[in-house]
Parts: sequence; structure tokens; C-alpha cells
Amino acid sequence: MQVLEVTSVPTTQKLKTGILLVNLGTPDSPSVPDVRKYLREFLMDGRVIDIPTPNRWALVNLIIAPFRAPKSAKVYQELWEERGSPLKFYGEDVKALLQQRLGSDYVVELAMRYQNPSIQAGLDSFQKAGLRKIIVIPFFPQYASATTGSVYEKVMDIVGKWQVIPEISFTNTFFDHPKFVEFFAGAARKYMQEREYDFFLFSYHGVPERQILKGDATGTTCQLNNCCDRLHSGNQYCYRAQCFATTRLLVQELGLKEGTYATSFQSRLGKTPWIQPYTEDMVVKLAKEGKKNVLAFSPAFVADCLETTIEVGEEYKEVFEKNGGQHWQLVESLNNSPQYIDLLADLVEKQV
Ligand SMILES: C=CC1=C(C)c2cc3[nH]c(cc4nc(cc5[nH]c(cc1n2)c(C)c5CCC(=O)O)C(CCC(=O)O)=C4C)c(C)c3C=C
Ligand SMILES: [Fe+2]
Ligand SMILES: [Fe+2]
Repeated sequence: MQVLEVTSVPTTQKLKTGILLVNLGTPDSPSVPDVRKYLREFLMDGRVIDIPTPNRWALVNLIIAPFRAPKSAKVYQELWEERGSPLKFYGEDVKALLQQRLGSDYVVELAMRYQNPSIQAGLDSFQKAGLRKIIVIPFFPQYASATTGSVYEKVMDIVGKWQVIPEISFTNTFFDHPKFVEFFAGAARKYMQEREYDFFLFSYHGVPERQILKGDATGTTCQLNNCCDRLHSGNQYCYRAQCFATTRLLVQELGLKEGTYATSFQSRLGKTPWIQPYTEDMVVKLAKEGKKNVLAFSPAFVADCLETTIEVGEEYKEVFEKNGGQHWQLVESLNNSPQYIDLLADLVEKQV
């Protein structure tokens, strides 16, 4: 009888774990063609604009890409820094810092769901490296089908075609991670020591209402804008409910008083209803009610980007001041902070 000798994996070469950090994406440059290319890829994702493909194709290619691209490009030009788009260069910093923190047993790659560097390139490099395991960390604190769901789908599409599918795990959410809460609370306290704020606004990226309804697999739990005041088994993956839970954790950590804070949703696109209340309405209402000093948070984003720096930090500030408000301050995001690296290292440790 032939005896097959089973040897353990070589001890001289320790097998590594691949960490794929994935953010949403940003244009390669703020030029109109690059912005148009980015918008096309992004908005043709059926999880982002969830309407039948021919309708989405027409909407994106005949309306959004031609008309929105030049306007968006102008805003991206304002946002652009020497190192490029903040969303991407903060991601590059985080990749390098996390690699340093985790050491040589890990290979850390950064990918963007849309544009570059691509998820395909990151996973290709992992495939060639013969890794023991892959850990995918989407950079979205709350779960949304359009973000975390889309990253999962893309990764599974690619890896699903491999002959050998290695062990793979995904981070789902981290809005309730103590380090996430501590970071935003700490960043806010800096501003609260400098002046007194009479209101605290937690503004999250919005999604269409229908995407929230479709996320209710029971078909009986979601009452749209009226059921997100606690998380339970029926709504645990509801984006809106997770955003409200994020606000509650921050309110508790900062000891904010009832009546001095609110949650709202920004960046609506199109005419169909998105989750409410809308940030723009909220800002006008606050200013008209006589609120003078507002501290604004954007805790759906890990890196400052168009949606935080420009939309919350500049556009809503302008709306607030135009309607009688005096002082508007945006709390920065995790960016490349040591606290974010600690948080990510912790997410990795939980999955090895
Ligand atoms: C929580 C994260 C995000 C969700 C949910 C989300 C949904 C979503 N977004 C659009 C349309 C646009 N988003 C755009 C930019 C953008 N959005 C997010 C995050 C979420 N989007 C980020 C991080 C960014 C990138 C900003 C950057 O600095 O590059 C844009 C492009 C900019 C613009 O033209 O306004 C669009 C368009 C939809 C339709 C949607 C639906 C669920
Ligand atoms: Fe968006
Ligand atoms: Fe809900």
C-alpha cells in the first residue's frame, strides 16, 4: 500500500492573510471626462440606482452623465488637493499605516468599488500571493445595499470564478464599535471646548426609501421613517435604523440633552422620495427656530470627501447662515487618524 505523506505547510514560509480595504470610489481626476466615467460606473450599479437596467442606462447615459458631470467636476475641482481626492489619499495613508501596524504576516491592499485602484486588481494580487485567508473591510460604518452590499457582491463575483476559493470573511458594520464612537466624540469635544453649541446635527448620506423597504425581508417590519428608534432582529440591517443607532451612541457618549440634537439625511438624487428628514430642510428649520451655533457630524463616512467637506462643511453652512444662523462647524472624519488604524486592527483581529 502506498502511504501518502501529508506534510504540514512549510514552516519557513508563513502563509499570509490579505486585507482588502474598500471605499466607494472617486474620479481619477476632477476633469469632466473622468468625473463622467466615474459617475457612469457608479450609477450603473443596480444596487445604487435600483431600477430596471434599460431605464437605468437611459437615466445615467442620457441625463445624469451629460448634465451632472460638468457640475460635479466643478465641485471636485474645489475639493481636489495636491495629493488628489481626499477619499483616496486618506485610503492610501490608512493602507500604509495598517500594514505597518499588522506587520509582515499580512498584506494590506486598498481598493475602490468604482474606478481605481479596482477590487479586481486587489484580489488578483491576493490570488497570486497564495494567501491563507482574505478579510474584506468595506469602509462603511452602517450597512447599505448600495455600499457594503455592492462591495460584497463585487468581491463574490470575482472570487466566485476562482478554482480555489480561499477562506474569506467580511466586516459588515462598525457603527457601534467603541473606537468609532470614541473618535467622533473626541473630535467633537475639541470644538465643544472652544465654544458653546446650541445644537448638534448628525447628517448621514441618504438612500431612496424603496431601498430601505426592499431590505425588510419579512415584508412586515419596516414602517419607513417611523420605526428606526431601536435596533432589533427585524431591522438590524436597516441603514436608516443603524444611522439612528449611531446618533444614539454619540449622544450618549457626549451626554447631549434631549431637544439639542437631530438626525437627518443628505445628498438626495432624483425625484423619488429618499429617507427623511432631509438635511437641507433640517438646516433651514434650525436656523429659523433661532439656533445660532451648530456642530455638524457626518458619521456615515470614514474619510472626508465631497459629501462632508463640501456638502456639509460648505453648502449647508451657507444655507444655515443665509437663514439666520451664525456659526456652523463640521466635525472631521476618521481620515488617517491613529484611532482609525486601531479600529481597523481590531476588526482584523476579530476575523483572523
Ligand atoms: C454611506 C455612504 C453612501 C451611500 C449610502 C451612498 C448612496 C448613494 N449615492 C448616490 C449618488 C452619489 N454619491 C456620490 C458620491 C459619494 N457618495 C458616497 C457615499 C455614499 N453614497 C461617497 C463616499 C461619495 C464620494 C465622494 C468623493 O469625494 O468622491 C455622487 C458623486 C458626487 C456628486 O455628483 O454629487 C453621486 C452622484 C446614490 C444615487 C446613492 C443611492 C443609494
Ligand atoms: Fe453617494
Ligand atoms: Fe426603519
